[in-house]
Amino acid sequence: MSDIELVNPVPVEEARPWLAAVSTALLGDPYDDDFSRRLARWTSDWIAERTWGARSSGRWVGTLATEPRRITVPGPDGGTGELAVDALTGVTVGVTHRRRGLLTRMITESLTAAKERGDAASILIAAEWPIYGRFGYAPAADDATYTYYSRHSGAAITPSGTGSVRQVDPAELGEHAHRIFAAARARRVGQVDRSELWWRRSLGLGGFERIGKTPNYYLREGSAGPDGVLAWRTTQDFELDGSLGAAEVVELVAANDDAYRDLWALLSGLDVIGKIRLPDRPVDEQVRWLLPDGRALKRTYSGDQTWLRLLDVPAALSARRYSVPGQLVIDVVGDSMGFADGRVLLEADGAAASCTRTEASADLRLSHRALAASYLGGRTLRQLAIGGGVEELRAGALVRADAMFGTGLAPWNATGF
Ligand SMILES: CC(=O)SCCNC(=O)CCNC(=O)[C@H](O)C(C)(C)COP(=O)(O)OP(=O)(O)OC[C@H]1O[C@@H](n2cnc3c(N)ncnc32)[C@H](O)[C@@H]1OP(=O)(O)O
Repeated sequence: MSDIELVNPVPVEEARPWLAAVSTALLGDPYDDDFSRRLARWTSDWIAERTWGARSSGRWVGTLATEPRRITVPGPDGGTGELAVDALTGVTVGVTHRRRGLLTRMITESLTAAKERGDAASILIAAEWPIYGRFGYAPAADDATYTYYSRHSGAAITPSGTGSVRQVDPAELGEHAHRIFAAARARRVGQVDRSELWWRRSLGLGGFERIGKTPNYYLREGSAGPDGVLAWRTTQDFELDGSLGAAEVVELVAANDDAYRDLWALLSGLDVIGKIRLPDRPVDEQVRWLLPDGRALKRTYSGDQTWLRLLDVPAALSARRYSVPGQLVIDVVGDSMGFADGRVLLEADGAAASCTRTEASADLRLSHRALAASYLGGRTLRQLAIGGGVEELRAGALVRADAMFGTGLAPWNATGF
């Protein structure tokens, strides 16, 4: 192991072999056609200072990168606000070098850099549950996969009558998708941002090539202009013996309720298709309340998706708003890196919130991971208490905290990173 060199920054000239290491460890193929497309995506916004690697005998055996992203947090009047976060991605250690502390070394450096930069939190999507808890991350937003049985007798959805949906080419969608997503994103807590570059890469525009089978793209237009995006592709053909085909939804983005209804109405009218799979969706998919028979939609999976690590508790807690006014003194404990620990006073009314260091006696003692798990409002402290790290020091504090932190809709992130 003595020949191992930890490298940061990693210059963009090293992107190809660095990404080949990522690809191998995450079950990709660094020699297939898609690899060069992925490489073009990575290099288009490569930040050398935020890229780490471990090299052994000239070969990359460890990789880690972070991106500057924004996530929506609870805002005033049931809306959302924004928090700038450090977003971790591309984490791998080659099978020949695992369990010798290489991830620990890289992530310790990257979290320290994020803290020094002033980021209030770091986020990631965990490949496996047991990896990131020890580094202070906790699952903060879940997602779900559904199957919509569109030919089920109670599956039909009538359009809103306030707009229209038409099929478009990727280039036309590219003119509107960024703005529509930005409006849709503001309707949910937990949504990570997508830049215009993100859309160009996804749609294969501006010199980028699409990865995978090209979906059918649709644009919804209401009285105020384009406000919905739908992308779906077939996953199974139909047969003349009566067997229906199957499809998968790649994007269903709605900036308002009518747009949401109309995109689902289009799905409900697809001929020769019997089942439509919808991965990466919210756990509380609202279409159930539009269906004559809510069981035409089956949730086939739900689980943790976006994990969050607090780096600056006063900054993170004062960046969001709270469902009911209240005051809480929280003793935050258990951070082995010392970034999140400390006693804070949280004061919130409907419009504003402040969180400052205090010496006052605490109402609650929370592990920093319990606070991270409940930060987006997706789960109650009472839910988490069974696993430890939640201690009520003043009667009623737990109920008050859950009422303050909770959100009307479950947090959900639709964007991989
Ligand atoms: C945000 C993302 O990019 S998610 C993608 C994560 N990457 C992958 O899943 C790709 C395949 N796996 C890997 O590349 C590696 O196994 C990694 C990156 C997950 C771990 O790298 P390593 O260098 O082996 O981790 P490291 O040696 O620092 O492990 C630290 C501790 O975490 C534990 N650990 C690490 N990975 C795992 C895991 N997948 N499951 C359970 N425990 C794990 C280790 O056992 C060790 O525990 P210990 O301190 O009690 O001994």
